[in-house]
Amino acid sequence: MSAPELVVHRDKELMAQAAAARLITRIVDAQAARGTASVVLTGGRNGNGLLAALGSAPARDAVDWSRLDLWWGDERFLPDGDPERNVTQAREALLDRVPLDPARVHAMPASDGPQGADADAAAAAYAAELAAAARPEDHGPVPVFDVLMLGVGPDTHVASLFPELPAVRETERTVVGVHGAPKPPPTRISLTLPAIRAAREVWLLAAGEDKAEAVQIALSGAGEVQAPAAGARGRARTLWLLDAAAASGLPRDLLPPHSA
Ligand SMILES: O=C1O[C@H](COP(=O)(O)O)[C@@H](O)[C@H](O)[C@H]1O
Repeated sequence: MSAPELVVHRDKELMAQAAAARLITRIVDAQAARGTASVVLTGGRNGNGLLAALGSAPARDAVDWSRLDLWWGDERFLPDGDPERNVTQAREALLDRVPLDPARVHAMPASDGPQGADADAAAAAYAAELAAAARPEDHGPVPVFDVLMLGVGPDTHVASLFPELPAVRETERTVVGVHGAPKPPPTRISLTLPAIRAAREVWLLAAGEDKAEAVQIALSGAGEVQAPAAGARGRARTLWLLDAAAASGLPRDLLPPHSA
């Protein structure tokens, strides 16, 4: 697993634009090398800000949208089309405006989907979908995602892995139902840390002063059960993309040498 690297931008708008440009490059490179690219999306303010910035980026036309697989790191377990669902917000921010192949858009199940209101069954169905997409060369139950993005909550949660809840301790399953989440809605579906760590690159996005403490805790040696963001690592790269406010609690020795 890779050690965290940090990039600090002036403000959240610039962070979203720079991350969008970075994502375009990764997708284009993966498509050139392997024909397709796979990206795991995150919900939340920073994830949606990045998607909106991607939609306005002139280079977005460099992406072959029809050869892009989209997955989600977590979902709020609500009915299809609910405005609080991460997929609904991602569609609004970008996905409805680009020519994706619908068969490659792997939304997590909704609470009125085939598994009904059973979040554990819905999580198992998503795990099966991931397993079916994994190729022999992935050597595991999920594809080696090119980029997996995660928002970081003020309590250090990533995806729907909240501090001390059972989901963050999961070591076998790749997707779990989450019950009693402290942030609404209480029922969610989430990739687990082992699934997250299958990604080639993991990007953690945090902007704003309300994230400063979480960033500081996660990067200062906390355990992953107490600070789930600390356990999110990519095989080749773990990149923290921050704005100055979110980085403001970090000690100087953790900051990149040339940051303000
Ligand atoms: O509920 C969620 O929150 C986190 C963080 O969101 P933010 O708005 O504080 O950035 C998000 O990453 C996750 O996908 C989402 O379900």
